[in-house]
Amino acid sequence: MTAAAQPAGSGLPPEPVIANLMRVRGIQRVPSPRLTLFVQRGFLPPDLCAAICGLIDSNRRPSTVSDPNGDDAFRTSETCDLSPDDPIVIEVEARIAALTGLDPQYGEPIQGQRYAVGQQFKAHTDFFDVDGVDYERYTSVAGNRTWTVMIYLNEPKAGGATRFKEIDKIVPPETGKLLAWNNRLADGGLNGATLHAGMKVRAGTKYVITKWFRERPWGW
Ligand SMILES: O=C(O)CCC(=O)C(=O)O
Ligand SMILES: [Fe+2]
Repeated sequence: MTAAAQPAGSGLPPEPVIANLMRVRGIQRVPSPRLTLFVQRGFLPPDLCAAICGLIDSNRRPSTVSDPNGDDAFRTSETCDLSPDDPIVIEVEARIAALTGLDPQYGEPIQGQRYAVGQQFKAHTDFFDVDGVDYERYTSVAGNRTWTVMIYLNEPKAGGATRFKEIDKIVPPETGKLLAWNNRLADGGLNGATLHAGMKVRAGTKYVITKWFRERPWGW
């Protein structure tokens, strides 16, 4: 990384975030006219990743979905609400802010996700569906999601890739690799081409962290 990131607020509009990401050495932008998606390998060092896996192991609950669709197998992983006061979490937050310029005030607290063999998160978007039953409940304070930042903490022995079906892109898990994508269209609308799935883990265990940014400062 070279110069400091310019302030990018909520990530809406996205140009400052994109400019910040583009200046990072080694970052890849997935070529697609439909989706702004960046991949940065080795964003977090393995020791930090391992420490976060330990935190996730020690405090997890079944993952939930908004607008449940009746499919009990839709999201079968476990989630950890990482403590924002943990020094490890503070370190990760600072690194994400330095990379993207996104204002931590607009971010939801970082979550950990853990997938055992057979567990998955079927194709979904990270933004809340304006027609969904949960829309008001999840968006009335902070608005809808803008950017997603996700980091793989390990490599399961088999499976567990993230599939962006609309742009025909499959990203395999790799320790410390970061994904960042814009959930919005150029006019601020919601981008359906962000549809993605955490594919089934076939062997081993998969750990990731997710950080979602909102239109307005975070609050429930
Ligand atoms: O685990 C993955 O590969 C995707 C996770 C995801 O999409 C999410 O937590 O929203
Ligand atoms: Fe997602």
